[in-house]
Amino acid sequence: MVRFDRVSKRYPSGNEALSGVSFELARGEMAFLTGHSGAGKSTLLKLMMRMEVPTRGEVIVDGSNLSRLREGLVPYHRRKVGVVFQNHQLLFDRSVFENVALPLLIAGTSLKETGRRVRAALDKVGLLGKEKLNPIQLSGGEQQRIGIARAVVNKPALLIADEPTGNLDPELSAEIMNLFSQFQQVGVTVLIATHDIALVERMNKRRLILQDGQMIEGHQFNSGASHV
Ligand SMILES: Nc1ncnc2c1ncn2[C@@H]1O[C@H](COP(=O)(O)OP(=O)(O)OP(=O)(O)O)[C@@H](O)[C@H]1O
Repeated sequence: MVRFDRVSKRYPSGNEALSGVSFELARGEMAFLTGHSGAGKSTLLKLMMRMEVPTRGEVIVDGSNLSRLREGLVPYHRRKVGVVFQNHQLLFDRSVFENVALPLLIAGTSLKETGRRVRAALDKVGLLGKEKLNPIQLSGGEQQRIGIARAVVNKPALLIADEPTGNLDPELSAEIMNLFSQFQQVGVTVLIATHDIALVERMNKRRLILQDGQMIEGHQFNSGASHV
């Protein structure tokens, strides 16, 4: 589903955020991406969304080589990728329903289909019945669930998350990670960048580790916890 082949990313400022990164994620696989602050995690996710392009190497997502993707096809690519952020980027002057419906509105989905899909997405994250509320009336954990519902409302083949539990307590964090596992169980490929090593260890999933822009792939620490 995802293949990075010797990918390097140097920002115009001269920062080499990623150097020669290669890995593959199979369809329906779930993995965690860890590494110290500045190791390149967000950059790697941005390359998958085609928000950045590699300086060298190839990023292939669902059969498309993203470096060669024509600009006009970028929106179609983005629809295949659901994205969840730490600060969930919700619109607080809109209802829960409107927040989740946003990607469908942009895609021009009919009103009837939008209603059906939004309710299905809210049901999956356990928020059915709260669609008329404003996100501000919900807890931090519930707000993150709205962000997840919005990310999956398009039924993306790939779900990526950047620090999705950053502001949550351990119990809520575990619930959110279990929610991601449920999407994996129905065939979605999931990649989650996180600093929460304790949680990653409990989840027993594949782990990709970045260190100074280079990837150490595997489940175990390479040389102790100081790198992560
Ligand atoms: N738009 C940008 N322009 C220039 N340099 C950038 C840009 N984005 C990231 N960088 C640099 O690239 C390196 C990797 O950053 P990145 O945000 O990918 O790391 P990260 O592992 O996600 O860090 P964190 O855990 O703190 O979010 C850092 O040195 C950062 O300063």
